Amino acid sequence: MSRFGVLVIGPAGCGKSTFCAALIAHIKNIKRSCVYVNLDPAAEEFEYEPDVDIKDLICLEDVMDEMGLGPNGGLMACFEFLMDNLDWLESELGETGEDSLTIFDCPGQIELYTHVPILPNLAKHLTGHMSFNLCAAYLLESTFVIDKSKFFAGTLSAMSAMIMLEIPHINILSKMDLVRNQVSKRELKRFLDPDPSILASDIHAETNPRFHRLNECVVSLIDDFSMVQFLQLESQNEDSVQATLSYIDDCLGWSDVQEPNIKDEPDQDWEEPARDE
Ligand SMILES: Nc1nc2c(ncn2[C@@H]2O[C@H](COP(=O)(O)OP(=O)(O)OP(=O)(O)O)[C@@H](O)[C@H]2O)c(=O)[nH]1
Ligand SMILES: [Mg+2]
Repeated sequence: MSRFGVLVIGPAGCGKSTFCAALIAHIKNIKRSCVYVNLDPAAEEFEYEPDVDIKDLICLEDVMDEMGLGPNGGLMACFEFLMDNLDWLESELGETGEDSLTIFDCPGQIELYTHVPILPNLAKHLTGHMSFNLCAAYLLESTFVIDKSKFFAGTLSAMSAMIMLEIPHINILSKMDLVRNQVSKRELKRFLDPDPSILASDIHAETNPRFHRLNECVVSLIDDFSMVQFLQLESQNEDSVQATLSYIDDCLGWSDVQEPNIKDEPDQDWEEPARDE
C-alpha cells in the first residue's frame, strides 16, 4: 500500500507552520484527510493540534540542560535521538491510508538537511522502510526577491536541500502578499523561473568587481542544475494553497493511486449492454 507525505522545510520563519495549518484547513474543506506531524521540538503554539509530536518523544529543554547545549545543538541532539528511535515514529504514525496526506512540519535549522544527513536519513527511512511516497516543499521567503544576493543564497540553499534529500522537490516563494505591491509582475517572473545569467548582471551592478568571478561561478552552478523554479504561495489565500496542493499531489502521483479506486466504484446508472447472440 502507498502512503503519501510532504516534508515542509525551509529557513527559520519562512512560513512553514503557517503553510501546514493552511494546508490542513484546505484539506479538511475538500473532505480529504491528513496527518499532521510536528518535528520541531521548539514549536510551542499550533493552529491544529499535531497528530504526532516529537515533543512526546523528547524535550528540548531537558536535552539542553543535561547535555549543556544551546538551542541549535539541542535540536541536533533531539533529531539524533529521533533517528535512534524511529520505531516510535512508526508506531505513532500507525497505518495511514493511501487517501491521506502526512504533513511533516520541520524545524527551520537548515543545517539538518544542508550540512548533516539527518533529514536525508529520515527521508530514506520514510520512503524505504515505511513505504512513503515523499516529496519536499522548500519554502523561501519572497522578500528575498527584493535583494538579489539573498535570492541567490536562498536558491543555493534550496538546491543543497534538493541534492541532499534525493526526493521530489518543490520550491515555493512564501509570503507573496508582502511583495506583490513592491515588485512588478515582469520583475517577479524573472525570479519564479530564474535565468541566473540575467540576474547575475544585476548582482554585478550591486557588488564590488572583486566578486564578479565568484558571482559567475555561482550562476553557472545554478545554470548547470537548471532545476530551480519557484511556485508562489500566500498562505491566507485558499486558491493559492489549493494550487500548491495540486503540485504536491502531482509530485507524489497521488491521483494515479486514487483514480482506480474511483473507477472501482460501481456506476449505479450503468447497465451492461445487451449482447447480440
Ligand atoms: N504576510 C504573511 N505572513 C506570513 C505568511 N506565512 C507566515 N507568515 C508569518 O511569518 C511568521 C513566521 O511564520 P511561521 O509559520 O511560524 O514560520 P516557520 O517557518 O514555521 O518558522 P520556524 O518554525 O520558527 O522556522 C509568522 O508571524 C507568520 O504569521 C504569509 O503567507 N504572509
Ligand atoms: Mg514552524
